[in-house]
Amino acid sequence: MRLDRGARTILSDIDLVVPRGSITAILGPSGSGKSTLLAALTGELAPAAGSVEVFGQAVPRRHRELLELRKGIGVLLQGNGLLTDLTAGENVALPLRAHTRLPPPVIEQLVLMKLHAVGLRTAADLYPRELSGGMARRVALARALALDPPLMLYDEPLTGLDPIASGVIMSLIARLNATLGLSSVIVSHHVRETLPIADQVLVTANRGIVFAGTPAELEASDDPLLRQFLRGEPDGPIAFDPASAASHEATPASPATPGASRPATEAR
Ligand SMILES: Nc1ncnc2c1ncn2[C@@H]1O[C@H](COP(=O)(O)OP(=O)(O)OP(=O)(O)O)[C@@H](O)[C@H]1O
Repeated sequence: MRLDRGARTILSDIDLVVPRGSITAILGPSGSGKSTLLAALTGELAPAAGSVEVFGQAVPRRHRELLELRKGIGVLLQGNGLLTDLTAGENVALPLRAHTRLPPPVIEQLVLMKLHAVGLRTAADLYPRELSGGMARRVALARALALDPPLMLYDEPLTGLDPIASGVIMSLIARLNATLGLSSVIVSHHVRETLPIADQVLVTANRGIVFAGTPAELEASDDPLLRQFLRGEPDGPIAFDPASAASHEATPASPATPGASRPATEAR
């Protein structure tokens, strides 16, 4: 699969599978195309070549079908995207009000259940300004879970959080994945926090997927590019300015190892 933004190729020759029930971490330096890859999974960006399948079905191009597919995908974006003039509970209720015809008392119960799932049952009546950064992220997570999506996409879920709040979010992501039987994709440059909960890791750099494997395989790799990334060193095979990487040849992707027969998503 190839993903372009305008005339620029962001990722080429990529081939990946997200096994059902697993947590896939997409790591890589800034500007290497991690968010672009997520945009391909939600159908926001059509591949310039190749195809993307979600739940075994090609991502549709028609607006109505795309909206239907997206109900099955929970997305936690970089910003929390909470509406500031609504309470936490009202924010979580938004997708339920927009996409279901459930009666208000049922919606109220569901909202409390979702807030309970992220450990914030008592915060329903608080406004976003009354929440800490970590709490606000958990409310956004509860909202992303509102429609019980089988696939969760997290774009930089730790941005702006302190180490304790980061630990809470990461263990919550892992726990929700296991208890609700979800498949999760986490885009992050927080390597140390993300690796412990990931089943599979993909590393994007130099316009391609330069690693696909388990966290242990990544840690054990002696590839200079991966070592540079893991240690956060400025000099090495990863171009500091991603724009200058455009002149480099893309590194061929290694295929991901599918851990389950029915993948949640596939991009070829
Ligand atoms: N909507 C867009 N239109 C044009 N170019 C874009 C768009 N979104 C991203 N890009 C470009 O695509 C490249 C990859 O960006 P992307 O956001 O996917 O990287 P990333 O790995 O997620 O980076 P970061 O970690 O900084 O979020 C960047 O050079 C960016 O400028």
